[in-house]
This record gives sequence, C-alpha cells and structure tokens, in this order.
Amino acid sequence: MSEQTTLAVLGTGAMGEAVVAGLLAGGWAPERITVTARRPERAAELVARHGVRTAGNREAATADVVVLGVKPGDMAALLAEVEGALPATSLAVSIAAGLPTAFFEARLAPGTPVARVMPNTASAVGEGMSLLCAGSAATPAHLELVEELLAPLGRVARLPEAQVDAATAVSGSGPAYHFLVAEAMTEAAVALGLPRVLARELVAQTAYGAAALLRDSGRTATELREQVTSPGGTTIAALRELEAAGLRTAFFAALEAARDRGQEMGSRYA
Ligand SMILES: NC(=O)C1=CN([C@@H]2O[C@H](COP(=O)(O)OP(=O)(O)OC[C@H]3O[C@@H](n4cnc5c(N)ncnc54)[C@H](OP(=O)(O)O)[C@@H]3O)[C@@H](O)[C@H]2O)C=CC1
Ligand SMILES: O=C(O)[C@@H]1CCC=N1
Repeated sequence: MSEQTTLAVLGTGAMGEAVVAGLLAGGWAPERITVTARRPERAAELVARHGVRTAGNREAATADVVVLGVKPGDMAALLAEVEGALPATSLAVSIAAGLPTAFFEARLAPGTPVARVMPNTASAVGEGMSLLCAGSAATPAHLELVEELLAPLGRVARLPEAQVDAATAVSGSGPAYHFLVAEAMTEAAVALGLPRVLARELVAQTAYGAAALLRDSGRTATELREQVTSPGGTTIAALRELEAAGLRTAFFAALEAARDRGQEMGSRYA
C-alpha cells in the first residue's frame, strides 16, 4: 500500500465510522478517505468530525480500496448504483454480515478482487478483531494489503469463508454481549446501593483488566476464573447463581442463533 492509496467507505454508519476512526488514528491522512451516507446530514457530520472527504457513491467508488459498509439488505441496491463506476482494478472490501464473496462477484465487474472482512466496533480504538477471507479474484497480495489496512484497527484473523458466519457470532457481535453483561452488572451494583457513577467505573475497569489478563497473561479463561474463585468464598456464591440461571447454556444458544441469522441473511439477500 502506497502513501497515495485512496479508500472510500460506501455507507458510513456505526461500523464504517469505527473503521475510519481506526485508520485515522493509525496515521491515514483524512484527504485519502472518502465517506458516503444516505443522508447528507450524516455525511456532513462525518466530515466535521473526522476531516475526511465526502462524495456521491459513484464518485467515491473510484477509490483504490472501496469498503462496502451498508446493511446487508441495502447492499444489492448500492452495488446496482455503482455498477460500471467501481473499476475492476479496485479492491472491494465488504464488511456486511452474512453476504458471501460470491454475492459481490456476481454484481461487480468481472475479475474485481473482493475481500470479505468482519470487523467489530472496537476498531474505533485500535482494539478490534477483524475476520478476513478472500473472493476468487483476490490474490495473496490483495489479502496482504487488506491486512495492512486493518492493522491499525486491531488484530486480524484469516479464516475459510465457511467459518465466517460462526466467527461473526463470536467477534463481530461479541462486543454487544460484553456490553450487555456490563449493563447488567451496573444495574446489579446500583441495586446493592452503590452510586451509579462508581458502579460504572468499577464495571468498566474490571472488564478492561479482565480482558487484558485474558489476552496477554497466557492463561486460559478457566485458569483465570479459578484464580479468582476462592473455595467457599464470594465469587463461587455468585457463579453458582449464574450457572443456575443457565448462563453457559444461554451462550451456546445465543451464538448458534447469531451464526444462523448470518446464514439466513446470506441466502435471503442473495
Ligand atoms: N455495527 C457493528 O458492530 C458491525 C456491523 N457490521 C456490518 O456493517 C454494516 C453496517 O452496519 P452498521 O454500521 O451497524 O449500520 P448503520 O445503519 O449504522 O450504517 C449503515 C450506513 O449506510 C448508509 N447507507 C445506506 N444506504 C446507503 C446508500 N445507498 N448509499 C450510501 N450510504 C448508504 C446509511 O446512511 P444514513 O446514516 O444516512 O442512513 C448508514 O450510515 C452492515 O452490513 C453490518 O453487517 C459488521 C461488523 C460489526
Ligand atoms: O448485528 C449485526 O448484524 C452486525 C454484524 C456483526 C455485528 N453487528
């Protein structure tokens, strides 16, 4: 990737903006990034907040790397709109859940390289987890370019396309599960009588510390949990309640539902 490489995000919502923020924090010059949105006020907001350019979809689609950031149900219409404008020499990068690379290859100029990326919103702070797989026309050099592009957003895992929907259920949707737990813990702390501001701080810093241990200590989640859990102590009293409430079983069902929903979107919008 050269210093002149240009990038456009067609459909810059929550996830597209997280990608843009991650790239800018990683040193991308804002003039090299063009964003589009359906509503002019959304595009103006992005320009004001990040200093990037904006344009119509067809003009933006001439960038070297074109990130396709609309909702899966809006993707076919977007691709129809940019038909003939997105050069077959550009690299198309979809971040849409569920939609296979074949969906894009069927709608873009023949031979257009396609990469399928599933990022998550922590990309905005450089701590994202992105999944990456390639379409049939993408070369190893294209994949390396995408990895280079994604590097400032956090970590990247390459995987076979057949695993993307399952992995999306873990890392793409994953931040939401953690936020739900954080919300629940905060409310529970308030129920114990703690001030809300203190409860939020305790929950956030505990999540941050636990995540750092989980990623960087070299220990498994089980080992780390056991370290906290003194026999007959406070933690096991709480864990017993969570197990009785079916937390573990709920995660089996939840991730299966997310994986199935991705597959369903892939076939519904194909
Ligand atoms: N949110 C997440 O955590 C993740 C989302 N994704 C994927 O990212 C994609 C976007 O999701 P998300 O960001 O949450 O959704 P949003 O609704 O926040 O963003 C979609 C954006 O697309 C814009 N848009 C829609 N149609 C057009 C069009 N024809 N031309 C230009 N812009 C258009 C909308 O503009 P406007 O705002 O003006 O309506 C909006 O800004 C989805 O495909 C999703 O699967 C992937 C990983 C994680
Ligand atoms: O909920 C969704 O469909 C998107 C994809 C992964 C996270 N958010």
